[in-house]
Amino acid sequence: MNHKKNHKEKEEKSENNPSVEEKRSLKDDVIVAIYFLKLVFKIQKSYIPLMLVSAIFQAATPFFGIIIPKYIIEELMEQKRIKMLILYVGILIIGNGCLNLINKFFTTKVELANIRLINGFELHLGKHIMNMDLEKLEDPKILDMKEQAIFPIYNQDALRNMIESLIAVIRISITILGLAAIIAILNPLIIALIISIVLINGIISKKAQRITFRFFQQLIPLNRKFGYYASLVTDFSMAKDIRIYNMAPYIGKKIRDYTEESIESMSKSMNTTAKYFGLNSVTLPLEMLLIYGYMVYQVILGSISIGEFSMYISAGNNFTNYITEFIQNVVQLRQMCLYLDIYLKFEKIPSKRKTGTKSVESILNCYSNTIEFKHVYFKYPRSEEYTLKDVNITIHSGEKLSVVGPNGAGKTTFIKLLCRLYTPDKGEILLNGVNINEYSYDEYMKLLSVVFQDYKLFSFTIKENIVFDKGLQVPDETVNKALEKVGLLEGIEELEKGIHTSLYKNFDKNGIELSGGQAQKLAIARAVYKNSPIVVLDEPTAALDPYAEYEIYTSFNKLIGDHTAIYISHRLSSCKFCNKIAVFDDGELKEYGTHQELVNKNGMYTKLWTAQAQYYV
Ligand SMILES: Nc1ncnc2c1ncn2[C@@H]1O[C@H](COP(=O)(O)OP(=O)(O)OP(=O)(O)O)[C@@H](O)[C@H]1O
Repeated sequence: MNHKKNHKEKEEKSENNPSVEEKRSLKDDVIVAIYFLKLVFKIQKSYIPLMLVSAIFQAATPFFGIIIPKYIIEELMEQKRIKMLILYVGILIIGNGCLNLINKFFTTKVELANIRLINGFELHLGKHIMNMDLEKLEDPKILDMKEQAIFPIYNQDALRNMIESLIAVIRISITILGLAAIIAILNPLIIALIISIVLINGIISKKAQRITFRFFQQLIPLNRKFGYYASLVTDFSMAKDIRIYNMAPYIGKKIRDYTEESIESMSKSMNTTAKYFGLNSVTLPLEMLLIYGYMVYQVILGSISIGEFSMYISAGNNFTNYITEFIQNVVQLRQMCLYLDIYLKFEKIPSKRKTGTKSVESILNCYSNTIEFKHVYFKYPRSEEYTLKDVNITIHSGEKLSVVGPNGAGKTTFIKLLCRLYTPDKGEILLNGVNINEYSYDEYMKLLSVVFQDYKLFSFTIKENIVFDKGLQVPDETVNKALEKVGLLEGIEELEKGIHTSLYKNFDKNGIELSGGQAQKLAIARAVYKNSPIVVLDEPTAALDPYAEYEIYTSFNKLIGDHTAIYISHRLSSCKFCNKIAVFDDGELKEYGTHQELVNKNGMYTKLWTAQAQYYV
């Protein structure tokens, strides 16, 4: 029991503050690296092989500049054979030129593959976010975690840097082994000297990087707020409110304040890391002094020739640089694994939405379905109170149900649960006697056509807004029929490109803006086209004029025929078109029956009905 509690606390702690785990074992990093290597391979198969081939050529490059000059100098100092000199110089120039060309070729290929990788990753991330529980996307902690997870990927190129540094570690190891073999001929102690100086530098760099990491983590919530205010400035949908309420100075001030705050903490972090980098600049000259001193001494003693002096000096310098690069890459690799681990934790957030496996095929075809809410309780995450309390209702096949009640009564929440956007805390929702979570999620969605209050239209063409990806296979005629049913065809037919006209002007200067009512009709046409056995319209007529409202209600029942329909509306006139009415108040189903039954009851429905009749007269 206690163990369970501790485990839960630990889980909560790591979910709430994923960045704290800085003490990581090599095994943690190996797990992360393997996961992302597999992911990269899945997204862009050619990326890793390209990087590897490129690394092999890069590993070979330095040896030309180290070994060939030795022969040139020796030829110059001793035998002075012109033919051999030309040969060595030729090998040096042509060899270097060829390697440079090959390296350029692979760098370009890797760049292109990287663009594909990043775009592919964006899609991978998008799919993950689209499949996350809605409640998680409303949780500020998860939103911060998402930001922490994706910030290094886009801003610090973490995915590419991880692979690059991993491959660099392999490439540099090969070069280092070759250089060490050359230097060891002279004196293996030189290798020990270089490695110790570089290790000291590595430790200093690691400290500086830890500080930078902590700093970026602290900056994330600030960046998210800054991003929100900055996006408001360019968000067209906010333009009206910003102008009417003269919000520009307020937003401008917020942006300036957040910028100041970021700059202040950035300069603090930079001052601290500068001290560490200052230390690094002392150790390297000291190493140079010792190596040069030793080599010059060997030349004076006559132990090595000038050609060998040049080769050893060059090998020593390269060895220092490559060992430094090796350590930097190991530090960077582990740093990237740390960043990517946060992404991995974000990706591994468990989903409450059960995917289910049961097929809905039989229901889809025969349109026979009974929905039953059994003692359903639900509270939004981080809410104290239940939004729905002990809701019991059965909606029979083909029934037209009107859901009414005051603002905040829980009507939309009732629909959200039916749509599996949230899961009940207690009780269950059954479809033909089976818990809806047991049905395959994608198939279950085929059963529902829903128009929410805050439905969204996209910057696609009108046709694409109705049929989405099936655009090419669907004849225009079918789309026209759906538009005709909601009374929108006439206006659209007059447009030059008809249903192929773009909505909004984001990508098309000839795109159109729809009025509130037209937009709502288009959203309803989408539901009509989907032709699902269960249709839900949440406040479908709020933006419609009374004539259009009448049209929709009288024609909609005809339109959907024997499909089940649930209408949420504040205009109780809609109830007349329904055979059942559910009255919600304060999260409870207060009354249920036909219009006449509820009027006779003289309860809440009667109050709402008479209140509205009074204002309409
Ligand atoms: N995502 C959410 N997180 C937390 N609370 C929410 C969320 N959505 C709605 N609520 C709360 O749940 C309650 C019921 O909201 P709901 O939208 O279901 O009411 P409604 O009956 O559809 O209202 P209206 O008639 O105004 O559309 C309200 O108190 C609302 O503030």
